[in-house]
Amino acid sequence: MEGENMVPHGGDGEGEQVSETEPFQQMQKLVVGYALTSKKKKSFLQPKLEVLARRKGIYFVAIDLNRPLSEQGPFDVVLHKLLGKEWQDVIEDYQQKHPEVTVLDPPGAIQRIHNRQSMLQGLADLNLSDCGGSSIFVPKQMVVLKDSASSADKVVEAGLKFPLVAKPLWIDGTAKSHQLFLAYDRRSLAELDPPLVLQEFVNHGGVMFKVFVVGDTIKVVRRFSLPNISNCQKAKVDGIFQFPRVSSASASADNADLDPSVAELPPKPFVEALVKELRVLLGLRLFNVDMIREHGSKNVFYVIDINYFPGLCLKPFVYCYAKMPDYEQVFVDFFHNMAQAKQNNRHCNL
Ligand SMILES: O=P(O)(O)O[C@@H]1[C@@H](OP(=O)(O)O)[C@H](OP(=O)(O)O)[C@H](O)[C@H](OP(=O)(O)O)[C@H]1OP(=O)(O)O
Ligand SMILES: Nc1ncnc2c1ncn2[C@@H]1O[C@H](COP(=O)(O)OP(=O)(O)O)[C@@H](O)[C@H]1O
Ligand SMILES: [Mg+2]
Ligand SMILES: [Mg+2]
Repeated sequence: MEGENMVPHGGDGEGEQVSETEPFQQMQKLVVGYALTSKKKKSFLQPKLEVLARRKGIYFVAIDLNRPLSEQGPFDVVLHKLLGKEWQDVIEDYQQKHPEVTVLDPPGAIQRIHNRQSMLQGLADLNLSDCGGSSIFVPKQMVVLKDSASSADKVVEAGLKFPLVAKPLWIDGTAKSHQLFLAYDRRSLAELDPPLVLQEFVNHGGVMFKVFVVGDTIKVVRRFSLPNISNCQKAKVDGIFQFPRVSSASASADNADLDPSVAELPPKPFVEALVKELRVLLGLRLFNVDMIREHGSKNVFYVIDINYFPGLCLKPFVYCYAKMPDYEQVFVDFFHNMAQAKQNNRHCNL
């Protein structure tokens, strides 16, 4: 019977080798309906993930967007990353009618981080007092809704210091919503295209940290980022400059030879305390946080970005370079724990 599919029900067994000795008892079935863009499906639903999942009785089933959601399934979990009000309404309505299904994550919570202003609200007030002296901030920022020319006065009034990072206010999955600019002076603000957020640039030694969160699991990786801007540059340079995507995944700085004071990861207890608070504040289970350490300090950190269900794998099909190390196993454990919790609940309710 070697190599035969031992999964009790569902699944086509394609390409998998499930051990004969794997106990049936472990095979509590969990059906994960997914609604993802084709890009996201390719990068997330890697063969390795599906095989590992099936061994634990976890099945991924595509949601048909042309059919009513309630007529599909039944699902234990709905995993989604799609944009637009229409989908938000569908999933909200579904969650109301099917409170027994775990929706990853609630659309209202996702919506909050699609706006770069509400994304960072409440972070500065988090209770992180017992974290060995590390503290968390968000860069000073303001929103510009229209006419960036008149916004120059407001920038001065708000006490924001140049250079400023200009970020599109709304994140809508397009490349444009990730197109950032650096504005060195008041005059250059008129060239920007609102709505946007203007945020103080924080020198951080050219290295940033991506904190990945999947349920209870946290993984932190380093990436290259923008270099420091010297006082001399601040005084001499003017105009606006388009940001290169220096911190994209191909810029992993995990194996680079870096100044240890810049490269040192944020302390583990601090990251754990931060994430614990963020899970509650954001109401999300799948997210990542972009964090930088203020240059010259040991323990002053800034959160600059939060992403819902971020990219986990680079260049699918060519090879999967995991942005979040071992994400396949992390997700399988996450879903497996969910399946067990559901089973325990059922037993308790008998
Ligand atoms: O497309 P990828 O793999 O580069 O992942 C994007 C992430 O890029 P990164 O991991 O930094 O290289 C990207 O992260 P950043 O915003 O660049 O920090 C987002 O998570 C993006 O999702 P969205 O457009 O904000 O909804 C992510 O897009 P999706 O994969 O979710 O479509
Ligand atoms: N306030 C800031 N100070 C210094 N660098 C920043 C700041 N904001 C963003 N960056 C740099 O720009 C990159 C992209 O900005 P981010 O806010 O993460 O937008 P995106 O959602 O497009 O990733 C960051 O990874 C970091 O390298
Ligand atoms: Mg980012
Ligand atoms: Mg982002």
